[in-house]
Amino acid sequence: MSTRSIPVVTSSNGTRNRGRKVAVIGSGSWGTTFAKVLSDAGCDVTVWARRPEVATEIQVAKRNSQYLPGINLPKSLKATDDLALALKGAQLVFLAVPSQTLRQNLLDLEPFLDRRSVLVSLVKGVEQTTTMRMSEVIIDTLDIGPERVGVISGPNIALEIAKEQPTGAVASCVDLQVAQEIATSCSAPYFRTYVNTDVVGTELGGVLKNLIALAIGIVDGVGYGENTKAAIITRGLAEMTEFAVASGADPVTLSGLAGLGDLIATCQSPLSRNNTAGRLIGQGYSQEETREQMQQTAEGITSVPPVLELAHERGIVMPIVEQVQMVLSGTMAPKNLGPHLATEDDVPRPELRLGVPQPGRWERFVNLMKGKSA
Ligand SMILES: NC(=O)C1=CN([C@@H]2O[C@H](COP(=O)(O)OP(=O)(O)OC[C@H]3O[C@@H](n4cnc5c(N)ncnc54)[C@H](O)[C@@H]3O)[C@@H](O)[C@H]2O)C=CC1
Ligand SMILES: O=C(CO)COP(=O)(O)O
Repeated sequence: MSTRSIPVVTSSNGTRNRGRKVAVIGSGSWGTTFAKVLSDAGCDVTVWARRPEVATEIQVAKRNSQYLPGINLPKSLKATDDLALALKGAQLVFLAVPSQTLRQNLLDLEPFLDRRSVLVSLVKGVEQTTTMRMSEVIIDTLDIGPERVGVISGPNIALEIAKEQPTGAVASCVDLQVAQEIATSCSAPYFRTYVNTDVVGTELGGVLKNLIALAIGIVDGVGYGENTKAAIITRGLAEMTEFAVASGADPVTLSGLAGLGDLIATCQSPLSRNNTAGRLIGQGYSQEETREQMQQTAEGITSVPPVLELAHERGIVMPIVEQVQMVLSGTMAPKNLGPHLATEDDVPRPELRLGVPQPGRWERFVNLMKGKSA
């Protein structure tokens, strides 16, 4: 028998984070889970819940039975429905609300914010009315510099993390030192956080993988198998990368945890809400029926139109996302979604042409789609 002992995973952050006051705004599945991660990393955490009964359940029973059934939350975790109380002394403020309400939530919390605090988006969506990413919404609403705004993203299915399954994530800020502070605050024994300064790429990875996960759900609902899904994931990553690079991202970020990593997790997991929403639509449920069944945030559905708007502006063709949009709007039958429609060329084209300008491609794609309507 081996005499080598199994290494015990420890974290020095428990001491490094001692006395670090942080707030989490939003107490759905991700806000509550992330509050647990921060607590387990040694921070002094208060989570803000919109509904008083949720705040009371977390504060008193150390449970959030609606979003994390069966999960015991740390004894030290505090919760309140009072924004002023949640934000008092908070050096880091983590935002975990739906993308379409973030702007109003920021306006509500602004009067209570310490002017030196850093705001960190955990949100994976785009504002529909402005096409802004969440870090842009924060800067725009609070009129603060980008060095006070961070993003955390990666393959982070909430329930798995709440069960303390080993997980990796990326903390991003234009200021590397701030990114490191953010990463330290949430590095728990089961949660490893890397850093980068590519906010655009980190943020867009989380937004765009939701759209590809919708496509995966749709073809899964139709009954297609692994070949179709693998083609969509692979071509989806190419679409994500092309869009992100045209938006100013580093392509390397898209092959990391915030890109490929999150794409794999979201496309594979039955726990993913985007994947689940797609599956219901693929099975023939309407968007309305899908929303009723879900009861949770599936950001991809609201991100499709603004992402396509930006893609058109930037001259990027995203055939899979276009097909998702057509299925959602009822102009394409779910069974027609697939990689066979993701090329519009008469002559077969090379598989990978990242960064090579492709004049006329958008027009060819539109013409192709006109002939393929449901
Ligand atoms: N659940 C997950 O595994 C992960 C989610 N995210 C992202 O986190 C964000 C939040 O999602 P979840 O917590 O999963 O959603 P959720 O559906 O579990 O919870 C949403 C929360 O927002 C609250 N809410 C609804 N309207 C509101 C408003 N007007 N003002 C303030 N709060 C409001 C709800 O009461 C609920 O507490 C999304 O952008 C999602 O993409 C990111 C990583 C993982
Ligand atoms: O972002 C997530 C995992 O990283 C959660 O995905 P869903 O929002 O599809 O559940």
